[in-house]
Amino acid sequence: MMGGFALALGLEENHLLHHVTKPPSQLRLIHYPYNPNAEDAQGIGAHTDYECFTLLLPTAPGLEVMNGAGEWIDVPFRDDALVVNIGDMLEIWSNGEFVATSHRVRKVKEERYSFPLFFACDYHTVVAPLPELVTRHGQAYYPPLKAGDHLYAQTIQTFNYLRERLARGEIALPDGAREVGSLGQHGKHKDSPQ
Ligand SMILES: O=C(O)CCC(=O)C(=O)O
Ligand SMILES: [Fe+2]
Repeated sequence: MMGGFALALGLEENHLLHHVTKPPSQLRLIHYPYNPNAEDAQGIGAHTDYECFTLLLPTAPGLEVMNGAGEWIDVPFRDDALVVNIGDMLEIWSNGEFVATSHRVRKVKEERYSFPLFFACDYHTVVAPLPELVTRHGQAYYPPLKAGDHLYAQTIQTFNYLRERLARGEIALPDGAREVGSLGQHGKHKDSPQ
């Protein structure tokens, strides 16, 4: 898949794979318990995944993505397909040609499991818009970031127990950390009404 993304950007197939030798990729197993009172309330709030891309296997509907017009739309549920979400690293490498997939999960009445595989690049990779794309676009739209620092910075700004530790000064954001919600379609449509 990394080869396919590189080819789609007009690059040589192995271009991005050089940065994938020992990636801290994670497979997460998520259980959304049965909730008979759930209506259309939000489950997991709007976010983009922090890595290169995510392969997702859900067992029931509930996933929504934001389209280019800033509208939330349902991802059609199929039990014979994986969902592929673009992650932050591909948005930055591609200088915005790929936009990280903003997504969220509705609270649904049926029990739901979901298995995302967050496909990362190497921890120490400095991710910056690729020179070929900066030349093509005439400028870089994103400052560089360190892949591992980005995962750490986004994680400690997302999970409540870590946000509390951050607020108490027990842990700190790495230099150059991006605020959460600055990438993806919801980053672009931040100021428009939902
Ligand atoms: O449950 C899902 O379908 C998505 C979960 C998700 O977006 C995440 O864990 O990052
Ligand atoms: Fe996600």
